Amino acid sequence: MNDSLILILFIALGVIVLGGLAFVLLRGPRAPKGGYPQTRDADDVAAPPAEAPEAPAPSRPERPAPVAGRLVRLRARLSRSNSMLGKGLLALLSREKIDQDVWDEIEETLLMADLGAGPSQRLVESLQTRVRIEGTDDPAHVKQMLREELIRLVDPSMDRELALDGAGEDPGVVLVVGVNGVGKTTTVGKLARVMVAEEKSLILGAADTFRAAAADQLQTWGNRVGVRTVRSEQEGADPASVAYEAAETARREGADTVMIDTAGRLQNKAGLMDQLGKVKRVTEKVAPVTEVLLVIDATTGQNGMVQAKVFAEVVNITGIVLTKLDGTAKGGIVVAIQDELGVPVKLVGLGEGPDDLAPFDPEGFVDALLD
Ligand SMILES: Nc1nc2c(ncn2[C@@H]2O[C@H](COP(=O)(O)OP(=O)(O)OP(=O)(O)O)[C@@H](O)[C@H]2O)c(=O)[nH]1
Repeated sequence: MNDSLILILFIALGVIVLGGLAFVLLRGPRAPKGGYPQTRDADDVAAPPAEAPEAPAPSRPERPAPVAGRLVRLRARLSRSNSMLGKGLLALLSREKIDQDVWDEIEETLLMADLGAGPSQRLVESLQTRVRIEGTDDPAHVKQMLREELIRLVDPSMDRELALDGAGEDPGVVLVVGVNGVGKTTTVGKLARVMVAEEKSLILGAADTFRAAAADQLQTWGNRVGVRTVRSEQEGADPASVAYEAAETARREGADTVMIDTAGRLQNKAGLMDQLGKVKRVTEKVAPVTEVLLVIDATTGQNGMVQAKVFAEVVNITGIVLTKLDGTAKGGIVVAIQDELGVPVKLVGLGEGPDDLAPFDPEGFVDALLD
């Protein structure tokens, strides 16, 4: 090959290399595959990907409604079903002349609202005394007197704080008891939401092992707010061992509270005594029980009272949850139960919605009755 041919080949090669280089430099930077169409600065607004991936939406825990002011929010339900009590009493007390017949009618109205014989009589006596001493027929004043006496009867001095926390390393242990159908599992679910709203960590224990569906129901409540349920896959498993396992899990994981849903389907008192006693004893091997909540259906009236007394003989009840108060005109049951058991109503159920559970507040309750 002669020298001029080699020179031409070198020049051609140089032109190709320089041309390629010029092309790359003039074209500008290329977006990475699958990335943004242009180059991006740190403060650029993120552009959506060209094609949204078809992944299922992540199941995020729900955010329960805040607890503060719940009774106020749910008050309309209470007044709707109980307004006749307040209105009836006010009408009677506003009569021109309040004689013995009127007082008898007042007592009857209170009995009809399930206030109980003792409390009804006490209320009538204190009102009689005040009407005599203050000698007033001004409706606003009469309403004020009735409000004060009802609040006194509901007893604002009772401690209604839920004992949800344990001491030191121990989780708080809450046992929820009551006959089936009163709203126990629903209450555990709603209360779990209250605790989640208050940023507490908790574990649920499905110690109602008679029905697999009961554990499923509890687990569904828990899943909705990201709370774990300890359960047995075996129907009829020992409730005490599930309760133990739940308490142990709560302790191991450093949870604030373990809440145990128990079975209420018991034929006789001896069986109930054995089972609840065992659940409590076995759970206490892990940590002391801090709260025993008895759930009562407000629509069952005297029947609910009988059940309450049986449970109170078996376990040391520390608080009452009165459910379905939205569906009864017998709100007076709050007073009767507290009077009979000497245990405060701590929570009230006012509907089937997940956040329709409110801390019981005597003044708010009485105001709803008198609305
Ligand atoms: N209106 C109303 N319904 C309620 C309330 N609380 C619970 N319920 C309903 O009562 C029914 C029974 O509730 P559950 O929680 O299954 O009762 P349970 O005591 O656990 O019954 P078992 O699981 O059979 O032992 C359900 O339909 C609830 O939605 C309430 O405060 N108001």
